[in-house]
Amino acid sequence: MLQGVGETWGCSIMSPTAPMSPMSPMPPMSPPSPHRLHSPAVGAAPPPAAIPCPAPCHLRQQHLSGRVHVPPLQQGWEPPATPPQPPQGWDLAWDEATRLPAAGLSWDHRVLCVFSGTKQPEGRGHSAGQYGHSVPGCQTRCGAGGGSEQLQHQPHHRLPPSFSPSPHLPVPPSPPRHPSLLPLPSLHPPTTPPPTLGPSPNPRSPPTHPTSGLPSFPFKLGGDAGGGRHRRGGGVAHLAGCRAGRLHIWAAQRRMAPPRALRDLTLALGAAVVALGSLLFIAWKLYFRDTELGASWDSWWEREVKELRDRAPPGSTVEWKQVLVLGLDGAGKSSVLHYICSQTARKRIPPTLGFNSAQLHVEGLEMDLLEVGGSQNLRAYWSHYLSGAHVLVFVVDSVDRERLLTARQELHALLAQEPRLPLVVLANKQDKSDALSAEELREELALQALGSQRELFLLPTSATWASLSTATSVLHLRSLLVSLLSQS
Ligand SMILES: Nc1nc2c(ncn2[C@@H]2O[C@H](COP(=O)(O)OP(=O)(O)OP(=O)(O)O)[C@@H](O)[C@H]2O)c(=O)[nH]1
Ligand SMILES: [Mg+2]
Repeated sequence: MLQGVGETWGCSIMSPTAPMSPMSPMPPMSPPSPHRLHSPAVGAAPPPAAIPCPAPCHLRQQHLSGRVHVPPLQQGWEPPATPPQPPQGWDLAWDEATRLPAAGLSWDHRVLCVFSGTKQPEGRGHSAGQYGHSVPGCQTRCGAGGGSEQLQHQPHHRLPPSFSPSPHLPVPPSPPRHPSLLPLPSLHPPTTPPPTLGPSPNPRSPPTHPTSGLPSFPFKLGGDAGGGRHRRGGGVAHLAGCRAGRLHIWAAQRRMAPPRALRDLTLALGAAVVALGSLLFIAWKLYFRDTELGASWDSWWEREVKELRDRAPPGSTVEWKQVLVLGLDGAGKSSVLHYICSQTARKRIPPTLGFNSAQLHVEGLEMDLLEVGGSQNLRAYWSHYLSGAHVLVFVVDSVDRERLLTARQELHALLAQEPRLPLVVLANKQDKSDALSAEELREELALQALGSQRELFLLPTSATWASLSTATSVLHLRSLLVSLLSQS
């Protein structure tokens, strides 16, 4: 009569003899003594003769042959009508098998636990280990994946020597085999695998189980095969075997591969996504090609220059006048130039790391506008461009009070070299509420101290869209420059 040994994780394993709990601690081992293993009375072959067991062990022949039937098997898969019979030879019950390493014996004898499972109930997940038993030599557990509720726990078998582990896992060095367990006498691979679950003829395919023909898959030691790819299929792991720290799972192929219709649908969806992405990218490129977002700063300047040159009258002999645009970084030099040239404002302009230049043809006058970046390391170059300039435009951030002194010092140092150079100071960012007025900036920058020999102008400006038609429009600068350069 079968004896219930435990209700663990929805799985009952019945044992005809002693209770066995998957997680029960190992019983204490006796001191070393000679031991004999006895073959179980399974199959026709008589048990082999007593094999001396020099290692200390208390192995006792024991069979697990319980059955627990819960829901029916999942559609499309039927368990074999007759479960694989345990081979003749040495059959070790699982609890005995787990003691092999502890007893000093070798795990080189592959011990299999045979499970067949069925659909996993919704929301139930059980790791392979939960169904199996701790195998000290394997550092993991063998068991059925997929959280099967129906388990047919067959007696454990040793695999024949022809059993090959999965090639995907590194082969650990084989522990020394105990002569008492060699050779494995009577388990032979089947000649014909089941038609629906036949092994792959591909030599690179994972090995298949000799009796069921099911493919084997590498299994992460200590991992949860049931919770992984096997869970959805439900009860997919039919055989699990350990060999010297290796664990393989034989699973029905049909449960591993998605249905064909689903695969086709996935492919079609993937192709549609790729096509849609390409179309969106092309549309994005086309849309932003002619806008400021899509054009780099350099290409913008090139476009501006080209337009200006095209607009210049053919054969024009007008002399080019150079306007030098300087000021601390962030003051708005590039914004002003952009505004003057295109009469549009940009919200974001990258800092000028070298210089920018633009040519402007206004009212028969050719202007060469040159901006040198205002960061500290570039200010040393400012003076090099002074000698060729006809007008100096110095842009000041009217909000940046903290650096007004720096701006004043830089400006005065520059103009000390060129006492007659016309100067236009732009009190920029006048659109901001906390901006200093032009009068306040005149004081702060000490413009009155710059001498009376030069022409000096102070313009409140704002290089924003909103200021396009206001009194602070940068466009006033353009008119002023035309006036100044026309005179010189
Ligand atoms: N509100 C406001 N922001 C401005 C104005 N002018 C420029 N800005 C902003 O100030 C920031 C700096 O402007 P830039 O034109 O790059 O300053 P820059 O003087 O060229 O700076 P560097 O190239 O680093 O020397 C940018 O974010 C501009 O959008 C303005 O009149 N009003
Ligand atoms: Mg700039």
